[in-house]
Amino acid sequence: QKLASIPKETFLFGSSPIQLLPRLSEKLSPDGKVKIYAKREDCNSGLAYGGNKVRKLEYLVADAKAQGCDTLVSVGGVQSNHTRAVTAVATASGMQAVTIQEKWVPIDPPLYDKTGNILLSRIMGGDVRLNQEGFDIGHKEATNKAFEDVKARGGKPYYIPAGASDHPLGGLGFTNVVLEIAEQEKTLGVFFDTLVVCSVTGSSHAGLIVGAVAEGRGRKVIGIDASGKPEAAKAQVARIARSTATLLDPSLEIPDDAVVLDERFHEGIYGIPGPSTMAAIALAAQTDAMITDPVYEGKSMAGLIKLVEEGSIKAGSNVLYVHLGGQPALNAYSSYF
Ligand SMILES: Cc1ncc(COP(=O)(O)O)c(CNC2(C(=O)O)CC2)c1O
Repeated sequence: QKLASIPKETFLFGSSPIQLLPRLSEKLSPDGKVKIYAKREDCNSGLAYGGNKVRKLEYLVADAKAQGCDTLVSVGGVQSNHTRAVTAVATASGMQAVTIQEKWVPIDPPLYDKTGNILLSRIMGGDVRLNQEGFDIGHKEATNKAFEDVKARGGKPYYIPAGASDHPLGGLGFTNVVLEIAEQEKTLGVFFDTLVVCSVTGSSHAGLIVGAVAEGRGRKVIGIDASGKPEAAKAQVARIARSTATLLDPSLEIPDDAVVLDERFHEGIYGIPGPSTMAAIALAAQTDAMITDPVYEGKSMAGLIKLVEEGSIKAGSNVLYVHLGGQPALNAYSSYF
């Protein structure tokens, strides 16, 4: 189908693993009525700890190469996984990377701008530029100057928005993930009726929605907001889902009720963990040794836990927790533990 015809790079090991989480399942559903599995996008690539952005960037780097670009320009917070992934895929592709790292999180824990993701970008030789601009999931000004700088030095820049989300190709990676899950289900002999995923700039969530609607098997996708700005995030998810659907199949309609964003777990602000996030990180780590982070996956894990405990995810469900990565930032948040 159309998706297979769109050029993409190969940055992944292959399909990312799906694993049962037996001890977390036991803890949350002692009667065994709900089975919890994880789709390990955090283990999807050898490029600098992989993650959801590497999955998306397979399409954007192919586009950059097709345009003859030699430098990827993007933006994120100081501990952005996205800018680390942009630096990784650029480096692995023999390209340059310029990343704008902004003050998206109003905190200054010890070594916050020296460890974790930003350290990895520096080790890979990225051109890392810090500024004091605040958080927003939209397009940011400072990338324009970086773009012009690259041109001034004779480079050919390719602009990638925050999270590689608000971009024509941003939703393709996670649309493809649903096809990959469907293949893996055949081997596993299970159907995941519910996918739970963290949502911030929205194209991971949006791609899963497009894949689920297109396959028409009633698979439910629940986004857990970690942006702290759920209204803007939900609108961006819907917009990306609809533009991705149109790109793949103009007749594919994304109904409003396919865009589900649970706003209860962002703990009031992007990038700062609260009690439910810290408890969720501990539970996943102390059951199946699955490590989640305080900015993203800790919040979607808190969502998964609550949805099962309150019965929103019903008995008989096979739930797939889509783990998008994020662990490198843990070292910048060590003071929270
Ligand atoms: C580990 C991890 N998990 C979930 C998400 C949310 O994904 P979306 O941006 O596609 O909604 C990110 C994003 N991170 C951003 C970043 O700059 O790292 C784009 C915000 C993530 O890194």
